[in-house]
Amino acid sequence: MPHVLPPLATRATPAPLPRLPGFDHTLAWLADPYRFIARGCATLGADVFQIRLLMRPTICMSGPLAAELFYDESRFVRAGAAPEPMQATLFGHGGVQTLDGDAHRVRKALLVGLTGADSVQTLVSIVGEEWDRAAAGWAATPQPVTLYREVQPLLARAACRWAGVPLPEADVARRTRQLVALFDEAAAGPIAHLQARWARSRAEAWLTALVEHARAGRTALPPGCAAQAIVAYRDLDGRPLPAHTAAVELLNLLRPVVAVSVWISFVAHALQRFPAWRATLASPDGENLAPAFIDEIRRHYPFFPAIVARVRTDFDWCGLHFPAGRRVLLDVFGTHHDARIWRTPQSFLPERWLRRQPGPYEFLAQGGGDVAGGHRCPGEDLAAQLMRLALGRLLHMRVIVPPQVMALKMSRLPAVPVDGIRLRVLDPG
Ligand code: HEM
Repeated sequence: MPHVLPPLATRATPAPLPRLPGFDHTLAWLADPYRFIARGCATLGADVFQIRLLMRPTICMSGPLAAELFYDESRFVRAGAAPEPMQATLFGHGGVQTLDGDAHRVRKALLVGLTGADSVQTLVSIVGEEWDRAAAGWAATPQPVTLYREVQPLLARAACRWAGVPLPEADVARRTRQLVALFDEAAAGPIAHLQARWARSRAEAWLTALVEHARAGRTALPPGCAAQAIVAYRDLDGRPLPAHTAAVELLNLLRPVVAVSVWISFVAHALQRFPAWRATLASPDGENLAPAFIDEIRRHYPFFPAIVARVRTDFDWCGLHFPAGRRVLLDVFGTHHDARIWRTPQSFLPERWLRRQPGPYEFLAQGGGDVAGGHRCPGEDLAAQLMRLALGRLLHMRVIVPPQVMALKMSRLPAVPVDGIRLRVLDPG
């Protein structure tokens, strides 16, 4: 049953947004970031309500109707939307996430062009090589390895090779730490957050220098690579990107490839938790069912809790008033567990994807709506294909799974399994 209030036409004057009791909700949100909005919706009986986050009034919204509204760019903008701690770590300044209108569309075309089908194939084959090299090393050690941590350097190496960013072996550990900190430490407490800020400044300095050296002819980039395309790209005003902005966009490609480690840890978790699915996927029909298994992981498991925007100008919707400038959070995890869209939403059921494909505002793992025209992630196919590669490798690996905590820590962002999936690899397959 929808929670939304009656449409505007049935209300003489718009109502104020329902509010959760309390002065500031930041600590409550941090304690349970994935379920906070859905719980608020249940408490208030509404899909839209207001809280105070980091001392600022913030609208929370959940469900497909809210998502469709959220992706209406005549109503919402991204400039100035992200909270400062998020901008200073996950996004950086001047990147595509913070642009609107034509400036966004032109910049987005660059990133969509760099993540097309050929590019996906190239990255998947590089990751395959790096995985096999790393897996031989895992099998050679008698100790269990932590999968979440082990795949990060291999993804960082692969992302840099793919994007044409030179990464000497001696720098792999340091650059991996920096890329991981941007998505793994930004919300992990004050010290980790400071480390994530520092990591961004170091990573941006590294890539800014690369852009400057490439432009000055001191570093030759492989022709046709993503780094070269970003260095040569001209923005809406016909000018090249400032070197720092080019570095932020390069990070927008490198960081999320390494972040696929989160989903790879969930692939391993799901194979462990749902052994019947392991058997099915290893059967001759398994290849055909892999996409449904991957999509269900992207729905069921927690990665991004919410997506952020800001109200462009005052408007009323369903009898509620949205004031200009107000920050808005769209609930990703809650929408994926909304019983109005997903039957038995708490259950892990890959077969649901064989019956029905969700609409563009029902499945928000990498954003909703349209890729080219909106802010939806351009890396959806990349991420899914890398998960598929990892699934294939994990199915063929002979491992012992030592006793460990398999539970997800739902107060952590991202909520990876507590022990990071420890495996004693006997044969890499
Ligand atoms: C690890 C898996 C990934 C997840 C969970 C993920 C998730 C997301 C989400 C939730 C958004 C925001 C959508 C919005 O603001 O409406 C986004 C945007 C974006 N993603 Fe991904 N993504 C992933 C992988 C990738 C990959 C592999 C790439 C490219 C190599 C990528 C590049 C981007 C870029 C450039 C944006 C900004 C798009 C824009 O603002 O127009 N992502 N992603």
